[in-house]
Amino acid sequence: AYRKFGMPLPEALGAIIANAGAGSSAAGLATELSDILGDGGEAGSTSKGKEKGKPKLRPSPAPTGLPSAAPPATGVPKFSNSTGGAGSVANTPEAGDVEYLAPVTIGGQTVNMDFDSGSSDLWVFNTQLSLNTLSGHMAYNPAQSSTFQLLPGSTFSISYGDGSGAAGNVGTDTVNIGGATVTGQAIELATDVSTSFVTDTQSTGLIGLAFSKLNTVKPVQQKTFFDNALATLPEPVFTADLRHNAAGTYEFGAIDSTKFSGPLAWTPVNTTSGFWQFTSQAFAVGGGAPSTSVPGGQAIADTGTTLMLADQSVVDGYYSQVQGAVNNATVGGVTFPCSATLPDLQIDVGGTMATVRGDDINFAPVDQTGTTCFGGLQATTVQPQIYGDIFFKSNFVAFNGGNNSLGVAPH
Ligand SMILES: C[C@@H](SC(=N)N)c1ccc(Cl)cc1
Ligand SMILES: C[C@@H](SC(=N)N)c1ccc(Cl)cc1
Repeated sequence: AYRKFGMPLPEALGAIIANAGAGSSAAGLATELSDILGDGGEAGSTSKGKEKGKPKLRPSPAPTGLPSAAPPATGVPKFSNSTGGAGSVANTPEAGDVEYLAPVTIGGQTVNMDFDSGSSDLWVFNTQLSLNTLSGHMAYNPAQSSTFQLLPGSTFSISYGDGSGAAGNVGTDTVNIGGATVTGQAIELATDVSTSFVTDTQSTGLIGLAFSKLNTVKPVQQKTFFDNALATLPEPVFTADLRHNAAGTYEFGAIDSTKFSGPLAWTPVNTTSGFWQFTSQAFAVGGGAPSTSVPGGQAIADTGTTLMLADQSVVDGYYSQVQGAVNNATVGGVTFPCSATLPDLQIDVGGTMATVRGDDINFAPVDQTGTTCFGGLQATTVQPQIYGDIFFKSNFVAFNGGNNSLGVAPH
């Protein structure tokens, strides 16, 4: 069975952003969005199409006809270790800041991946998938890597709250992210991927950066890249610097203090859930009096989720200060006039109030005229709350795997 994770931006809204010209029926949108924003739909249909046409694969050499089968099982898998120092890569938002991609080099092949601090599997589009599925994507070709080793009998299967998911087999290879290098990293090779990953052609897969206890590989659970790198990084940290419609940075092993202002506010992380989870019990709107009784009072730092999903009390408190804000059942979330001035949101992160700029809470138009806009802050009934990319656009975040803490500062 699939493990339930959540999801990034509602696919339908992403579609509107991506194809501003293409209208989508409000009803259809509502269905899709409410499915996605709810507790997730059915697992996405896997896409095994007929082999048609030549795929436009980039880093791997042009495939000779049908994708090569998974390489033969070879040798005893080595234990993984990290040999490099710190690493730094630029990240780039997809259209509408739907997700943030950065280059990862696997066995000498560089592909763009979605760095996700809300899950713990590293899986890739690869040459086992059908040419139809691969169309438009980069793909990792294990047969072209001299350092790839199959993990015989190992499989993975993961799904995200929006019903998207992936499943396949597993090997190991050397992974280099901007200089930080791990040998023997588990590389999960998808043989099935859901539709929304197929259509997301800029992404070659996910690199999970939550705690390894959430990794789905069986029979032997595997470690994340960060876990494998920890022991030999100069500092046991990685940092996320995400920006609206502009390049940012993911860094491993160092904290670049030129990327944020003021001191980092550190809060302990509760690792029981496997997420980067912290206490978040209060909020204030536009510098007003704080409300200090958010039910559940927990949140996770999640680069893999597009929006900021908070308790209904936070959402109601915030949008009560926005003229024309309505809970728009048609679209499946709170909308407001695009001309509205949005107040800043102050939100508790382990006892320090962090600010999410009002501008960053105006997420995207839902119509072609740009009249009605969809909020970047939306309600979730699940606990913990999910502070996704909307939060990161206003806050630089350091993830400390040495003492399990989070550092947050405005940027
Ligand atoms: C943990 C994230 S999903 C991820 N970042 N892989 C999540 C869980 C549940 C919901 Cl409802 C929305 C987002
Ligand atoms: C739905 C797919 S792709 C997309 N909707 N842009 C996806 C991406 C990232 C995560 Cl963490 C979960 C699901």
